Amino acid sequence: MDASIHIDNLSKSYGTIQALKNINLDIHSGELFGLIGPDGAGKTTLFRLLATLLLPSEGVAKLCGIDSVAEYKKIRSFLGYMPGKFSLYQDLSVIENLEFFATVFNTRIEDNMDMIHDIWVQIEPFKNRLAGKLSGGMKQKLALCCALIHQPKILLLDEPTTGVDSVSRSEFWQMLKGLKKKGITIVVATPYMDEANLCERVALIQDGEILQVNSPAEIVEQFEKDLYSVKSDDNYQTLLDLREFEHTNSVFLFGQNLHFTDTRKQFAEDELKQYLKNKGRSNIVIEKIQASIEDCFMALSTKPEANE
Ligand SMILES: Nc1ncnc2c1ncn2[C@@H]1O[C@H](COP(=O)(O)OP(=O)(O)OP(=O)(O)O)[C@@H](O)[C@H]1O
Repeated sequence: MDASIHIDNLSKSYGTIQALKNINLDIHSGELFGLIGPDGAGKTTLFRLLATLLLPSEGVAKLCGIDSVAEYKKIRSFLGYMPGKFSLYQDLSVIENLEFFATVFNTRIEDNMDMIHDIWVQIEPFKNRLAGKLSGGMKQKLALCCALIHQPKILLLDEPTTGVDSVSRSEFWQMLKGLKKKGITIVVATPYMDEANLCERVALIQDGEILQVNSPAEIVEQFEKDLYSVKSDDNYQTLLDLREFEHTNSVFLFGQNLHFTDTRKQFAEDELKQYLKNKGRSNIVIEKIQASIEDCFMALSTKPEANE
């Protein structure tokens, strides 16, 4: 079964705002694929184009080899789409929501129980509760069941873990791994860079452009510089100091640390320590660290050519 997505030079503008710029992307059949980027990057726009809810300004998208514009009705029959904003009827119960979505797709819950069973057993105890009264994690599970009730070949999940606690987030990713085993192509849009590691391949997207497509491991391997974590008594002041340091290639605040790269191949830790001491910093700790997806994203998004 071909459940691939092929995107060729796809662009979308809203008036003067170009939300997507010449996107080229191939997502393989059965892949668990991540679309990773910050708010406003264009993730929702891309999903809405793939879900046949928007028309492209230019370019072509094919799902299972079928054109998203010319044959949009066919696509709707085999596509599952879970929008970012809560898509359920708050004043219907859990079971009524599921029945509603089954009816829309001209099917019955009992005919599709094999597809949703593992998720359904977790929300069944609450089946008579109004959807609006569910916790965030439960709403998300119900929304996933509703998106799956017609046995889609391709599933698009727009920020499914935004605003959900960390236990529910990790349960959700476990559920996606289970669905992948059923052969569904799953595309997850997320602003959480750490979730990239849970995908087989990811596209990093910013300002409507794809910066890179690869496996998370290969993206990290391609990080070109030696990366250092820098800490001191005052991290914010250290950030300002490092911005002035003549050999700084990049410096970003990452949680409690700063991530720093030097323009030179030969990094001189003592020289940097002395520079920061001279600036009045104390308790300076400098350590070489492995780059994360977020470091790669920052490096790619601040490359001069990425900003043109
Ligand atoms: N209907 C619209 N009219 C005008 N501009 C829009 C519209 N929808 C989105 N945009 C703009 O298009 C760009 C991409 O937005 P989009 O919602 O696709 O990004 P996103 O990555 O999903 O981010 P978010 O999580 O914030 O929705 C943004 O600049 C946004 O302001």
